[in-house]
Amino acid sequence: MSLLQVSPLPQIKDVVLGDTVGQGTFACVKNAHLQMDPSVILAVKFVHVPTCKKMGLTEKDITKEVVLQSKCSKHPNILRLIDCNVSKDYMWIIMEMADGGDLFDKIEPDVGVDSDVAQFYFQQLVSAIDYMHRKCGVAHRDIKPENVLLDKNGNLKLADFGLASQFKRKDGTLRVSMDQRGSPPYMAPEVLYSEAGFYADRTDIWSIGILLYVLLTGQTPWELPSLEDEDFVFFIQNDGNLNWGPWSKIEFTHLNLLRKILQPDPVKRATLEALKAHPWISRRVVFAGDDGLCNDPDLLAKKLFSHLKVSLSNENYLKFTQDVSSNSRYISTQPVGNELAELEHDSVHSKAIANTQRAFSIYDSNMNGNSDTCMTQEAKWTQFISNDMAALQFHSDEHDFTKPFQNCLQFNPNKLTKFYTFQPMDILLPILEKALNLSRIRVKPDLFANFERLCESLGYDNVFPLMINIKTKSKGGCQLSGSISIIKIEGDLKNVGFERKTGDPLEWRRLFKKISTICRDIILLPNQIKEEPKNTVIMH
Ligand SMILES: Nc1ncnc2c1ncn2[C@@H]1O[C@H](COP(=O)(O)OP(=O)(O)OP(=O)(O)O)[C@@H](O)[C@H]1O
Repeated sequence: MSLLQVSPLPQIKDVVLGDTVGQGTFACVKNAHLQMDPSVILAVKFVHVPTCKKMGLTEKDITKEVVLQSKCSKHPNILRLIDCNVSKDYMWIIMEMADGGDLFDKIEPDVGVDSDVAQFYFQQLVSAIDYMHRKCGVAHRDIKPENVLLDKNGNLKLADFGLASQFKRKDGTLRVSMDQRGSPPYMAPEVLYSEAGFYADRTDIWSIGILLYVLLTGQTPWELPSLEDEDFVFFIQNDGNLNWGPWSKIEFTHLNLLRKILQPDPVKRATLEALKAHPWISRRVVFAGDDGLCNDPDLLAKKLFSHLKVSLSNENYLKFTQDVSSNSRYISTQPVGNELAELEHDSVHSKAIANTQRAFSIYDSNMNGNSDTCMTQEAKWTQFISNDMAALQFHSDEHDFTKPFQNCLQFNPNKLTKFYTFQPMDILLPILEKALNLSRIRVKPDLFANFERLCESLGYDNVFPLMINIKTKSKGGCQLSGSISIIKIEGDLKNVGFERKTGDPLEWRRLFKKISTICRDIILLPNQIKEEPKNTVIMH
């Protein structure tokens, strides 16, 4: 159930709430503006206190997040907290708005990001951690792509201090930590093994090393730094000298740096001082100014988005659609229990999803304005979506994408895991159902018959937005959950968006890419992407 359905949100004096921009386990986040000055855009996080308590958190735990984050708020790469209070069942936190959305949404699985982009974000991360550790004595303890947001110029904003701790006392002495907290792939080995305790600042350094690996390769090196994890054991046995799999794709300089950071012994691990002196960290990237912030957002956006690709090629289509039982190599997700995903109309929940999945306001585009009146409806829609990176990421053959972007791409908070279609529901739903089944997500059959039943009770015009909540398990056995929403934009134009709730965001994007490839015949592609002839038949 959505938090918005649990209890109504409190009013905040002088603040006007807008759309929901994100949802987590404990909180929902809305954009907002000041009543007196609508140009001041903010984000408000509503933490649902009873849910936190049910998960074993005390009120002190909940307020600690706010205290520690506001302590670190003066650094430009740390998400700034402005105000907070408790009202009814919620603690609300007013923060700066991260207009550039989530970093995880922009990392291509199994590929990673452009090397300049990785360098830029790693430099900003080192700068943020250095400030937190040295000036504030705070360790974040949950550094991972899900906790990194971007501003409107693409600068990194470290967020979610829910697991942070004060590792340095006022007198400068260090506290020894004993508790196992963090996200398994990003956890330092001493968090799991040290009986005498560990220093939390050193564990942050390990985590930024894992994040760097994810930026460079598009995957985590292991599920857990444990002696039961084969990938981690190989790494240890070879003293970090690996040249196969994703490791073989990493350049020598980066590998060298990673080996210094991913030292299982925290005493031997690179310190922040050593990292700051490393040439890869001290040398400015082409789109960064002397202050380390982005001074050319267009170039950063181009470089970042150039790695995001969803190939709808015949090869991929065949790979994903052939008999799954005889081809386990391509199965990345597994069913969970006996639950069946179902098509639903849930206005509260789906309104929240709809807003984060929206491409851009239809009125922002030239769809209704200066476009040629002789254009067909389809041509107008194609033009409408050709400014949206979510639509530009699709290509039908490997060479299409080498063309530079003709459009000026901008950072915005909208998710990239979505596609557009203008196919009617009797074509869209059966293909989606087939794609879900091929991804081993059990669906209550049949989606179109369910849609017709919903239409009977609500009427066609009121039935949207629709959503399908899904739960699955990744290859490594980790839970992955989220929803697919179908939003009507105008006429037959619809947005099919994939919103992750829990689990690895890279795995979520893999699932999105697979489902999109299977649905390729119904995806509306922007103008500049030429389609190769398809040899598949739309199923009814
Ligand atoms: N300041 C902000 N500006 C824009 N979007 C934000 C902001 N803060 C959070 N979000 C969005 O809201 C989502 C949920 O926020 P957050 O991760 O803080 O919630 P949570 O309940 O603490 O999450 P978790 O499930 O990781 O504990 C984020 O992934 C992000 O997309």
